[in-house]
Amino acid sequence: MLIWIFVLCVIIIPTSVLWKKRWLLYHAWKIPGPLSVPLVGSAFLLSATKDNFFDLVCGKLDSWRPVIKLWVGSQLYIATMRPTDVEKILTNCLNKSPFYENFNDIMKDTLLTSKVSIWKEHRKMINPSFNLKILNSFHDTFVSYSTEMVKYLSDLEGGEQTNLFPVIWEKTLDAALATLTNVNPQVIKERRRFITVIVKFEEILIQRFHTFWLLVDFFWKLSNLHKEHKEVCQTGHAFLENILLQEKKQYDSDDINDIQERVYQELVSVLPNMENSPTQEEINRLDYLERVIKETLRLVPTVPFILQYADEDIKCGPYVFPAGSNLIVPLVLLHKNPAIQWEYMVVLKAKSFFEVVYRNLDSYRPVIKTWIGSELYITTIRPADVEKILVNCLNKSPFYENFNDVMKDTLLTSKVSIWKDHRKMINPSFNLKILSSFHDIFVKYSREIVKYLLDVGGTEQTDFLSVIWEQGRLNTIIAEEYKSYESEDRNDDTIESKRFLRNLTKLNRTNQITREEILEETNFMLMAASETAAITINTILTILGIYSDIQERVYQELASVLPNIENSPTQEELNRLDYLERVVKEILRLVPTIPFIMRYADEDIKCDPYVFPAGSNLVIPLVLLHRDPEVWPEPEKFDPDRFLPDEVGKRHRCSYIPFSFGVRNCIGLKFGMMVVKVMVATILRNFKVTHNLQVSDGDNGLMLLRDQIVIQIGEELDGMVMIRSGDNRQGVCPVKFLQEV
Ligand code: HEM
Repeated sequence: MLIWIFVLCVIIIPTSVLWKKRWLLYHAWKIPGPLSVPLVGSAFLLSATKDNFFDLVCGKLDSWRPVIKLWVGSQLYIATMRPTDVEKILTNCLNKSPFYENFNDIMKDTLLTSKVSIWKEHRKMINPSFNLKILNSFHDTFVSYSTEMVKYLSDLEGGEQTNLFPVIWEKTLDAALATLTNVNPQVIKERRRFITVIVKFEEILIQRFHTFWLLVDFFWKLSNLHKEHKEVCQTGHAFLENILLQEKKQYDSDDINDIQERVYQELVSVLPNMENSPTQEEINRLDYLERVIKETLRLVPTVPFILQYADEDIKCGPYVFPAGSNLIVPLVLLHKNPAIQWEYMVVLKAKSFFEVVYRNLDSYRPVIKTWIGSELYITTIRPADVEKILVNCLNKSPFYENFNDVMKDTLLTSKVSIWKDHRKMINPSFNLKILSSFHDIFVKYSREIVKYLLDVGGTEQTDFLSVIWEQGRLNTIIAEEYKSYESEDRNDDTIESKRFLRNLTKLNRTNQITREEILEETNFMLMAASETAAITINTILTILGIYSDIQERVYQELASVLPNIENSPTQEELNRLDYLERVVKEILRLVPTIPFIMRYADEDIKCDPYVFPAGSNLVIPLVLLHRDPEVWPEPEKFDPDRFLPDEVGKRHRCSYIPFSFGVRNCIGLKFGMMVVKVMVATILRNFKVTHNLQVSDGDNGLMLLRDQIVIQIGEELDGMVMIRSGDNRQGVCPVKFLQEV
């Protein structure tokens, strides 16, 4: 018996595992890499302290350039630093490495972490919130937070030394909240707490990565660190819940208040002189008002039902609506989402009879039959059925005979034979020329309504509907309707409606994305938008503190493009800051804010002379890719002119990818560059940055990398910012550049 157990453990199980992995093993065999032992692979080589983990990993990968394999347990990791491989990987492998599952507790199924099927849908939904028009509208917000930053720094003059990084992060978080959501950042009291949650989350993950046994799920879940991790995630989610709540409140109140104001603004701009009567051409320019009217008619169709009669069988999908049936098209249901239906009913105080009818029809959507005595009524709200009915059944339902006493054989009620004749006779009275001639009459009666209302001002309450009815019989009234926007799906193209969170909230109302998914996406988006930008800005200021000559050139450019220090930079001025742009790019080359990207090979990827086999994790170490000596002569040298247009043209497009590459690249690329440029330009226009770090400090001056997920400049940096004001004031504000909060 014991012998069999021995055989099972030592021969059969390992052999079957090896057999399953034979494809990986076969191709991995040909790829160079360090010593690997059964069960743990090369993981023992990565055991390090918290402070040198990152250096150690980079050092290992660097020493096996350009391609290296590493077994960590049974997982195969292949890292490549060849731009052609990088292009193949980022183009063909859209799935993320299982490594990203480590983020699941705090951001499951987000753009960053999700499987390709979910990612595709979410990216399609989120992309419109990052189009150029929307991004351009963020400029002023970025400028205003940069100005706040300048004020904050100025106030430090002569005071205590303050660490700059958390302050920058707070400002980038505020900018992200103000642009990606419609929530006023000032309303969110625990913003600072969210930042500490992110930092704690990252610290815990790093601690897990370099504590070997915690990589095994079983031990991890038993550990105190896991308990702490769960608490941190809960705090993060509570913050997000609050944002979603605020966004919802804002959404609801925007719906009610803003529309009338927008109508008014349009009226004021198209009809600036209140005394003049509008011309027809002016009325035609009232696009927004036109949309409001259409939307009102969608929500409150003045005629709520159309009833036709089937003279012959009508085939509609799986059903036949038989000859002899009455076909009902309930516009009120056709136009609306079931969730808002009853809200609307309450607002319009519908008679209880109608309410019952609507409720019944609605509960059987989209098609329902009802027998009333011997009459068959079929109701449908499927647009395709509606088209068939309205095209083919021109006769009205016998129901219209109820109107015979007051309007027999009218256009509304008559049989098709009579209707055809009448319609032919009446049509000419509604041609465009005739209608145009009505304009002045409509204006006259509208003015009478205004006059009437002015006259009743301050006197008794008056029934508004009867005034309108009397003057012009225009029975579209919107007064109360917008209260029902609460759960409504508007097709609105304002910036507010396209903002990331508003857009997702709208999609949630039509069940295209769940609330949980929105929460996770928002969580990651705010993290990505604020932390990466804050780190990039802090890194730029730190590096420019080392290279004071380059900082001076940046300043000269700023002083020439933005000569008046008091003025906020316009977008056009920022676009002219070419040298600053090159400096930012060179810093993102040397210290990419995200140091690694990992993908999963769903299929074999041929990268001569190797095959990266299906099932392997493909690692792109940006920090090393960007320092490949064959592409970047003197790679550690800080030289912004590497990004002169001629130089860029000489390199492979995947030799520099701080924002990743291909369809699954960084969605916030332009947003990130904008916010970073605005903040750095505003700070450096006002201050000179200096500190105690020299190029000779640390490994290679700039290779000061700590074991953080998001790369950091190491060393505790004491420094100062010196005020550059128009009158040459030389105030000194002591700061630190420590990337800790
Ligand atoms: C400013 C510096 C920034 C840098 C250097 C940066 C870099 C990156 C990189 C390298 C990735 C790919 C990560 C991976 O595949 O593992 C990424 C993804 C992403 N970034 Fe950024 N990012 C920055 C700013 C932003 C901003 C401001 C936002 C949002 C406003 C943002 C949102 C995202 C999102 C949502 C993804 C996932 C995209 C997807 O998979 O579809 N990033 N970023």
